[in-house]
Parts: sequence; C-alpha cells; structure tokens
Amino acid sequence: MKSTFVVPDGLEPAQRRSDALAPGDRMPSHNPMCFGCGPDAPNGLHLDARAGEGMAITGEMLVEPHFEGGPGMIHGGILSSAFDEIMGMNVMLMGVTAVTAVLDVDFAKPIQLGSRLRFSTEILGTQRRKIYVRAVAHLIDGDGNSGGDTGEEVGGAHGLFIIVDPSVHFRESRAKSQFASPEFGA
Ligand SMILES: CCCCCCCC/C=C\CCCCCCCC(=O)SCCNC(=O)CCNC(=O)[C@H](O)C(C)(C)COP(=O)(O)OP(=O)(O)OC[C@H]1O[C@@H](n2cnc3c(N)ncnc32)[C@H](O)[C@@H]1OP(=O)(O)O
Repeated sequence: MKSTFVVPDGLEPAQRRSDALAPGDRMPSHNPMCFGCGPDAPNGLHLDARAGEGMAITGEMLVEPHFEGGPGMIHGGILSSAFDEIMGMNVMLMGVTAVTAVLDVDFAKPIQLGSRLRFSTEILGTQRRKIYVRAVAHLIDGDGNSGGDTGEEVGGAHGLFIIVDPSVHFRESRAKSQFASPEFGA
C-alpha cells in the first residue's frame, strides 16, 4: 500500500467500552436508512459488520451492479464510502460518537462488479478527541462465504475521526431525519 497518510507517534491506546459487543457479534446499524450500514436503505452498501478482538472489527459487502463506475468496475466513491462506514463502525467499540475529518483511500487494485469484499479495520490509537483508524479490503475467494481474508488485497484506508457531542453536533440537523437512532446520538 502506498498511502502517505501520517499516523502520529505516541498515540494513546484506544479503550474498548466495557459493554462493547462480544467478538463475532453483528455491529448494529446506527440508522436503518444509513447509506453504508442501514438494512432498509434501498440502494445502500448493506455492510455487514462484526465485532472483532481488541479494537478491531470486520465487515463484508457485495459489489452490486448499481455500484458501477468504470465499465464492470466499482465506483471509487463507493469503495471510499465503504471504508468510511466500516471505520466509523469500528469507532463504535469505544462507545463515543465521532465524525470523519479525514479519509485517505488507497485504490490498490481494480475491483469488479460481483466481487465480495471483506474489510478488516482496527483503531490505531487516540490523541485528545482524535481517533486514528486503519482498514484493508480483501477479495473473498471461492464460494464467497468463507469469511476469510486470504483473498487478494485490493484496497486500504486510513481515517481520522473526531469525537463530538451528538447533542451539539446534530442539534440543527436531527429534525431532518425520520430514522436516526437516539441510542447512537445520530
Ligand atoms: C454517515 C454519518 C454518520 C454520522 C456519525 C454519527 C455517529 C453514529 C454512530 C456510528 C457511526 C457509524 C459509521 C459512520 C461512518 C461515517 C462517518 C461520517 O462520514 S461523518 C460525515 C462526514 N464528516 C463530517 O461531516 C464532519 C464535518 N466536520 C466537522 O464537523 C468538524 O470539522 C469536526 C467536528 C471534524 C472538527 O471540528 P471541531 O471544531 O469540533 O474540532 P477541531 O478543534 O477543529 O479539531 C479537533 C482536533 O482534530 C484535528 N482536525 C480536525 N480536522 C482535521 C483535519 N481535516 N485534518 C487533520 N486534523 C484535523 C484538529 O487539528 C484538532 O486536533 P488537536 O487536538 O488540536 O491536535
């Protein structure tokens, strides 16, 4: 991977909230209509994310025909959205509300429609309100149900997320959402 994103030295280790999901549990959607994780979003990514060990989670996604950019290929914005979402869900392990300030994506290999992607993401550490996250995407081989990450590495990303107070950050926008879950403040 050729990213030039700089992760600062001396980050504080991230703390998993005491009541965080157990490894293997499905990560809940913060909003059923969320483009990334919402089960009811008609044209959404439908990312299926699972809690992992420590500060890691995984996710899977089918590259559907309406995610097309170049002929037969995934649109770059779709892959970027998937990385944004899966790293944002990773931050949920800390039990804080955070929004993306920086998203750095390495489009390492072309990804064809019909591929199944497996994302692996981990919180690298924190600095004050800043949370640094790293993710990679692999193709899932074979039957598509193996869940392994032994397939070819096709992309990578870093995210910088900033902890916000949801009652302040979403104060003006909240009324525009019919669906947001108060549990996640968004
Ligand atoms: C789909 C959306 C869901 C929303 C999530 C809600 C939680 C739900 C639960 C579960 C999530 C599941 C998954 C979701 C995944 C998707 C997340 C998204 O895509 S979020 C939408 C896109 N992002 C924005 O709309 C932010 C817009 N920007 C802002 O609102 C502000 O710029 C904000 C809050 C990011 C920072 O503003 P300040 O005034 O609060 O804070 P300052 O003081 O500027 O920064 C704090 C620290 O961060 C650094 N910083 C801020 N921006 C930076 C940047 N661009 N580059 C480098 N450093 C930056 C600063 O230098 C400072 O660092 P120093 O502590 O002093 O060292």
